[in-house]
Amino acid sequence: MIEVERLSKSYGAFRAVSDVSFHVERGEVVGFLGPNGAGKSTTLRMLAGFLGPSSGRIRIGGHDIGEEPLLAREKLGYMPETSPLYPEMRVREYLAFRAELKRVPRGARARAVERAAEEARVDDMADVLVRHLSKGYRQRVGLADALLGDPPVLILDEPTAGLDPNQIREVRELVRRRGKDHAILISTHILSEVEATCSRALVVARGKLVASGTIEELREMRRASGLRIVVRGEAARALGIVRALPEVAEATVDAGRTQAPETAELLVEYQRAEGGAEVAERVVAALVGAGLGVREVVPRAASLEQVFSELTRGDEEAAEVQA
Ligand SMILES: Nc1ncnc2c1ncn2[C@@H]1O[C@H](COP(=O)(O)OP(=O)(O)OP(=O)(O)O)[C@@H](O)[C@H]1O
Repeated sequence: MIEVERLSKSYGAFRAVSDVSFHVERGEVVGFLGPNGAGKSTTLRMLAGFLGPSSGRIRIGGHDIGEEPLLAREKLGYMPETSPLYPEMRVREYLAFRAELKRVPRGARARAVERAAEEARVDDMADVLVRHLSKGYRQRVGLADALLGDPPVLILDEPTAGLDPNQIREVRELVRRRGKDHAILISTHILSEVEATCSRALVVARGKLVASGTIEELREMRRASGLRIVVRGEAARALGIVRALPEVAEATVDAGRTQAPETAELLVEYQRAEGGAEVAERVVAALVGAGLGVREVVPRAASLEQVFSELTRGDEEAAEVQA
């Protein structure tokens, strides 16, 4: 339902999102997880059609957001980090206005508003002016807005930020319920948020997708380590030599990177996280021993480790807030 291919966005010379690709299918709740400034909001705004990509493709429910923006946007409900609400409108009025903008048929509008307000638990405030709402209620009016007309794709930017523990629980329940027959992408910088609602996560850091998988897979990945190595010589031969080492679990060629002619970049994963430095030495020795040149050797797990330590800090903050 959500298809993203090689998506990039630059603000001037700064690359906020770099070559990001992923899919989200119906029946999945996927966490878009990364520390502050990783490029999450920028990506979600592009998915929602509010920001043009510098390059890459986005399809929502089969429609390209650049070529068929109306059809694509009809398929999705988007909750931005801060919803642009009209302070002088009552909640019901505001949602009815939004339903009209979203082309929910006139006859179905009142029912759609009622349903979304109930699901987002703002129905008890339906006749209150938006400017009188607490932060948590405003946040959930934004959520009700995203649910209007029951689009099959939901894109939610930090949907539980600013909510109290009860509200967080309710929103998580809603996401789990809707996730059964919708495609949902949720951005968050808190690991426990993903654990609570998501079937898998995409981990972003400094604009790049650095890992993806279930939480268990990501934890496993964090423990494993490896290296990135630039080799001068035939890639297939280098791969064969590296894969033959018993300490190596997997080796692949990173074709996405442009290298000087006759060189290849290999991504090597170790069997075990311990003793990484010794394994690196053995990898280099095996390649050099076979007459291949080694241009560059960089340990790999560090970046994911760093991302997780930042995400775990987010967990501690959340625990403090909820305590
Ligand atoms: N309009 C803009 N002009 C220039 N730089 C921007 C703009 N919007 C965002 N950025 C930069 O792009 C990077 C990614 O920002 P983004 O808001 O997408 O991150 P994020 O992962 O959503 O972070 P947060 O969790 O803090 O919202 C940041 O370094 C930010 O400063």
